[in-house]
Amino acid sequence: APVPAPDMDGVAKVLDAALAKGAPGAMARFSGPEGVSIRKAGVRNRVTGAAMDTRARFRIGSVSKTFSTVVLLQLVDEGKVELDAPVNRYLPGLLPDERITVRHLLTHRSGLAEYTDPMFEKTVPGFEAVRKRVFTYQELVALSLKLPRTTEPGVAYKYSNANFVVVGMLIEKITGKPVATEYENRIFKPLGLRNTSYVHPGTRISGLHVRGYLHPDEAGGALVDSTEQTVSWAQSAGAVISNPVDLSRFMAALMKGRLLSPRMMDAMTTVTPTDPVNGRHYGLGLRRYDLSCGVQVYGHTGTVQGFYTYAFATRDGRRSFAAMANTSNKGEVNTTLGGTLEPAFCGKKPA
Ligand SMILES: CC1(C)S[C@@H]2[C@H](NC(=O)CCCC[C@H](NC(=O)C[NH3+])C(=O)[O-])C(=O)N2[C@H]1C(=O)[O-]
Repeated sequence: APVPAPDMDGVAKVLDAALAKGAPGAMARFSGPEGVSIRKAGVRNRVTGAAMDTRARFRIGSVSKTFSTVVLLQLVDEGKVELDAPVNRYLPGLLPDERITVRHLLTHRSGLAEYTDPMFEKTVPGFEAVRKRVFTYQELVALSLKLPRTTEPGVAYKYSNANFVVVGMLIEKITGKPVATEYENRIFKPLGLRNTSYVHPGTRISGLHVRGYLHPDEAGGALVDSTEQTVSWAQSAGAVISNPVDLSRFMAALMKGRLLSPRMMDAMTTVTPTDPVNGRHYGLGLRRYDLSCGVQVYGHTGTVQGFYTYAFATRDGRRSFAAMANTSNKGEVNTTLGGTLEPAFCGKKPA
């Protein structure tokens, strides 16, 4: 079927709508057979007024989960870990249920509770309490295990950062190296992602970057500059830094089979519905959105203090797209920003 050209004017309208709902700035970058096109709006820095810039780096939040999944599935490809083996085979005694498997972690079907719910119940105090903290993986798992499990293993999808904290522990146990090294050697370097890094527990975003602004819970409250933080509360579940070029390059390379075997790509893109009304699904550390024009896009979303991110590509990797708004705790901005996927991948709506 003919590939619709992206409707970047439609994308621009959505970015403007995101600003109207409270984002200081937003940007989007599409890469496809017709080449690259970008749109940007507002500012990357509210103090200097510096304009949004698609070369600028930012925190990608849970898009990090797809990076962690790629590393772990490479280890599966190398025969070093089995998807359907109990996690406790590799991390003896870690989890209180021997039935929880590696695959359950990657599909958010382990039942491990979401420790960030209580952690960030009060948005700004919760953030300020952890923004400089350095957690061990074990401390984060312990926070989850203090809460009731959310499902019997494998029975239901219940999103939890804890799953990808344990994925980070698996990567470090199996390789004997920090996740930072594995990201660098297995993804960042081979793909030439010069604007992507994992600097935990460092708090800064080096080079040209976007500043992120967190909305307080109190309506009309002043935005909080949340740019500097360790993101130690998430680590392998959310602490990667990147920019639109690199996100597009990563998602396109992944979909083109440059990082995993066909067998692992099949496993990763085998999805179950999470929100059927909106055509949303989850595979292994990967979302699939079914768009109104019939196009299915694969990728991930991210929410970290001060930043909303969407990073998706078509299954053949020929079209890829990244969008970001530099605010958070503002659901209507996130929902609005998600509206860029339709014009980007379905093109102009018929008049
Ligand atoms: C499933 C999500 C949405 S939440 C999960 C992860 N982000 C977090 O767990 C951070 C949650 C608190 C963020 C904070 N919110 C509050 O403090 C609210 N009291 C804000 O908006 O900055 C990520 O990223 N994922 C998103 C994803 O996968 O798209």
